[in-house]
Amino acid sequence: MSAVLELDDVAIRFGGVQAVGGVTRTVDAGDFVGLIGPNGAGKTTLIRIIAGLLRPDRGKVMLGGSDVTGESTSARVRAGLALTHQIVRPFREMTVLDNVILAAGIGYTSGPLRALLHVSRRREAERAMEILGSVGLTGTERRLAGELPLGQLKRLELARALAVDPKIVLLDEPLAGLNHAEASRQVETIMEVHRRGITVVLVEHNLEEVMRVCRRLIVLNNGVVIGEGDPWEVMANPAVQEAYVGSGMMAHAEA
Ligand SMILES: Nc1ncnc2c1ncn2[C@@H]1O[C@H](COP(=O)(O)OP(=O)(O)OP(=O)(O)O)[C@@H](O)[C@H]1O
Repeated sequence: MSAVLELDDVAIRFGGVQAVGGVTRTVDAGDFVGLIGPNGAGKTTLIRIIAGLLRPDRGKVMLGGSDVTGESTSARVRAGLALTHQIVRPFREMTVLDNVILAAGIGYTSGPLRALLHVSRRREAERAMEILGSVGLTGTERRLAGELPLGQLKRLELARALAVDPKIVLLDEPLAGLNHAEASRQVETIMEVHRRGITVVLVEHNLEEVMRVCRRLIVLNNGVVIGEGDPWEVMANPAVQEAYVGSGMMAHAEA
């Protein structure tokens, strides 16, 4: 197995808070990893460091074997990384189709305008339609993104992530705000993304779905890894249970 993502002693502090306190982990090609932990554990901070939206105080981030620690977010996207939310938040005043075309262009250049000019409209439109079909959004192409209900908007975020043809996608709470049926549907779409050979790192509080789909869990608490491995074994780990109980989130963990 080749490593898609490697973290070597990654740490960052905000004032008195050690948000991430020295994380060393590898994610292999084809993996489906759940990055979990109670509120404030450091999950989003770590994801933002991986994406280049935050610079760590120390440590190294490697993508596909290359050190990208000093690289911009767009350089990391070109190196095969996609992130829902921070990078691919849909433009609400643009059509669904243009949102995906624009995201594809960002895979080539950093600026949105240059991205739109860069793409060959017809070829990219065809590809965008195919991606929209793969996330169950066929028929919505001409609608404004801002008109979509949340469940579809979240699938559009996923489509935009796929448009950069990533090797690895970081999904930061893709199920937040969705009802049970919408969450199941979104999970099916994420599983389809994984079946296409894309490595998935999922940050999610919905532990029922996390346990159902992830092959491996990494549990953070207070910025450090306190458990890792098979989801059921990890959740049976007393240190993990203690972290969730201490945070008042055991109801989630038992779901
Ligand atoms: N920009 C910031 N400035 C100061 N403190 C921050 C900042 N971002 C995060 N923190 C702190 O760092 C710690 C980790 O936060 P982070 O958002 O990464 O946790 P999380 O695991 O994603 O939590 P949640 O599940 O609630 O989203 C928290 O104590 C948080 O208050």
